[in-house]
Amino acid sequence: MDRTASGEDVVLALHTYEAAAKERLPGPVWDFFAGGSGTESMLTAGRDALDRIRLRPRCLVDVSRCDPGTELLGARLAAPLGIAPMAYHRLAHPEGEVATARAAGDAGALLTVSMFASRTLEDIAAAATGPLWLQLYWLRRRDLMADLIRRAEAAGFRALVLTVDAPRVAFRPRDAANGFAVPSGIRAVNLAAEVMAASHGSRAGESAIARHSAEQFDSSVTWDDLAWLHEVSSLPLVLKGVLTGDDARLAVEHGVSGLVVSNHGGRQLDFARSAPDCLTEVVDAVAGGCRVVLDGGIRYGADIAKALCLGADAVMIGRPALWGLAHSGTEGVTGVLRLLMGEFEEVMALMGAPTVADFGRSGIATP
Ligand SMILES: Cc1cc2nc3c(=O)[nH]c(=O)nc-3n(C[C@H](O)[C@H](O)[C@H](O)COP(=O)(O)O)c2cc1C
Ligand SMILES: CC(C)CC(=O)C(=O)O
Repeated sequence: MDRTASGEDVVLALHTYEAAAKERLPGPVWDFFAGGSGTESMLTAGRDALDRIRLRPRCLVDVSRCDPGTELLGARLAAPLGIAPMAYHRLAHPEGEVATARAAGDAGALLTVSMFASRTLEDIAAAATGPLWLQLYWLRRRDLMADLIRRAEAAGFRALVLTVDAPRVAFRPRDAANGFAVPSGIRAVNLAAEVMAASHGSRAGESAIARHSAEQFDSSVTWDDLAWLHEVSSLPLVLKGVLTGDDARLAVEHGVSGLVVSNHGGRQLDFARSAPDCLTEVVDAVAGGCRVVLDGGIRYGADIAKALCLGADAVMIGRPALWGLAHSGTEGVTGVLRLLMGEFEEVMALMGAPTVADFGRSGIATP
């Protein structure tokens, strides 16, 4: 939090965190965070879809007390807000995911930890006071996935999030142009070094991230393989990156507890339908059979309200958490989360919706 000359706190707008992160981070790291796949058409698609949605407030409702609190897969949250899985938080701040976990706990938000976290699951869990989920890519080395899942269970993680929109990492022009590789001092410490080796070592014109995924991700997995995950762990399973009603129905049939409707922050399929545009179809298809979360372009408290009106149970932010981290570690991430929660609480009052259950389809208009 910045302070004025008189010592008062100044609430920083999200773009202030973004500008500070851009200034502080090395160019190729900024590009890795900010960039998208292909033509980068999906970087703005989700944001544009959210901007098109307009709110329809009700009036003369008692909003003297608004409660943004909610429950998600057994966890109490201060608001329907979480942090999406993102690899290598130490690229943004030396404390990495430990700083993020502290902030999520302080703010009462969910944190989804990437399989490629740069701090150990145990250190992250020790710093966390709120719920943690573990994100997985499906590796060829299933033994390593099983080992990671066992460690997550022992550390108290509450759900597994399998990312299903990335059988391989898509072509990302900025990373290719920069020959982006993860710097050798920053590692996906929860996985064996030999399995992560391809992520390091820059080569002109090639992204090491893409090279690594082509080498290590198992792109042959299908719905039938989810049985293996259910065998290995009894934690609730969430699929991240589902964009159609057909896949949403299949997910429920396969015992999935939650879905993240997501375009992977514009980093995977170019020219896809935007996640907010897919939300209603997915919510209708699951018909209450599992929980639904939206991510991609969430930048204002009003976006949380719009997602709830479309039927989501919660939203997750990606890049804004990294901006907060780059700005000032734990304090910055807490600032980002509290900014969004404060805006959301105000939207609740102005919408005449004092609880999260008061948001429904009649609360929005889409052209
Ligand atoms: C730098 C970066 C790293 C990411 N790493 C992962 C990851 O490891 N696993 C994953 O499922 N998604 C990953 N994502 C995608 C996010 O989970 C999320 O879907 C996206 O960032 C949300 O959009 P937003 O950044 O516009 O809020 C990453 C995104 C960024 C920007
Ligand atoms: C290490 C990468 C696979 C993470 C990432 O950049 C992403 O998922 O977008």
